Amino acid sequence: HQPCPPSSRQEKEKLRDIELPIIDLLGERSEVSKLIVKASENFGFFKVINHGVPEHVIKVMEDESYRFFSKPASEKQRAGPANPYGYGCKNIGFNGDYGEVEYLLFHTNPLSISQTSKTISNDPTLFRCAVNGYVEAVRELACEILELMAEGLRVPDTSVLSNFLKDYDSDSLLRLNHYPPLPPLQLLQLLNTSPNQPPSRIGFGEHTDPQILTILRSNDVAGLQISPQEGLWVPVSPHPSTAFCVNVGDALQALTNGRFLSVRHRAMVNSCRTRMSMAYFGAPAPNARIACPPELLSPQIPYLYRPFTWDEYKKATYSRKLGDTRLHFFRVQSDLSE
Ligand SMILES: C=C1C[C@]23C[C@@]1(O)CC[C@H]2[C@@]12CC[C@H](O)[C@@](C)(C(=O)O1)[C@H]2[C@@H]3C(=O)O
Ligand SMILES: O=C(O)CCC(=O)C(=O)O
Ligand SMILES: [Fe+2]
Repeated sequence: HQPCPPSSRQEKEKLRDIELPIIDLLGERSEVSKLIVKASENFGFFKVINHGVPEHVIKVMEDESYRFFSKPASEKQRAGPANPYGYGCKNIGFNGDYGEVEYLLFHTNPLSISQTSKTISNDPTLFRCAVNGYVEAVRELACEILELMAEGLRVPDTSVLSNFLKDYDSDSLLRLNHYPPLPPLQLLQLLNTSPNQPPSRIGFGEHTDPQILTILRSNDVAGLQISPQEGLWVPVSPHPSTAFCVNVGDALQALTNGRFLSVRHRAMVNSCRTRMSMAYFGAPAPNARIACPPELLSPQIPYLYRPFTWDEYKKATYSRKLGDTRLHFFRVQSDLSE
């Protein structure tokens, strides 16, 4: 590794990591559900420990992922381009978004995993099993969290949110991200142009996740930043290493009538070390109707978003740039100047 360049004290102050709530899922159930609701309302992000996802399931997925990204570029290209599934390098989506990242994107349907794995590995069975095992385990975790959320929100049908992910036609995705460090020459150039600032490049540009819930796992290399208010970026520490980072997606913000926040975030490239992350995006089936349960509404709290299908929302997302806000187009009395 190259030594990390020094940064000024002032910069360090500004970049102090945010301590997201760390929620122990083995705690007392009603207490855990309250903490999850509070974190989803205040930050839209939190971490979970004692999550029940077996360490070996995570390790097998991480190892397979690492093995793939270590291959020569020409071999990786054989699994691409991501249209939308498969290998992508630097190009994110189809609308000209670009970042210092390479990735593998999967639909989590077992048949689709099997198809995509064939283009990825000389041993597709191993890769397919790693992805299937990981997806199953994180889906279970996501469903458990969604049930705790529904309990905390006092919605009578506590499976109203998790059922979206349990649907056979659920449109959930898995994304494996790989952010290589800055090449030495670029690092030197950046240090020369702004010596008092830690060199930073965008790996994955700012955005909100369109789905219901994201379950993110990363190695111990920092890079994730969240934006609690416009223009402010706060790094999220990658610790504890056993935790999963969970965030509310746009669909859940709509399902909770704006009570839970889908917060903008981005990933920066570390100047010295490789960041790896694995994001499971729990999504509804294409024809599922996204509408806030009536129990969360009252004459004082009317519908904020008109009901829409996931297919409708996905089309709106994919026709736009990564950083575009899309949920406000679905607001009742939408104020497009917002
Ligand atoms: C530029 C794009 C990539 C993206 C689809 C989009 O048109 C806008 C949203 C992007 C995003 C962000 C979160 C997830 O990583 C993702 C898989 C998703 O569902 O929405 C990506 C999409 C993508 O990479 O295809
Ligand atoms: O790599 C990360 O930490 C974040 C990635 C992310 O936000 C995404 O894939 O949607
Ligand atoms: Fe994201």
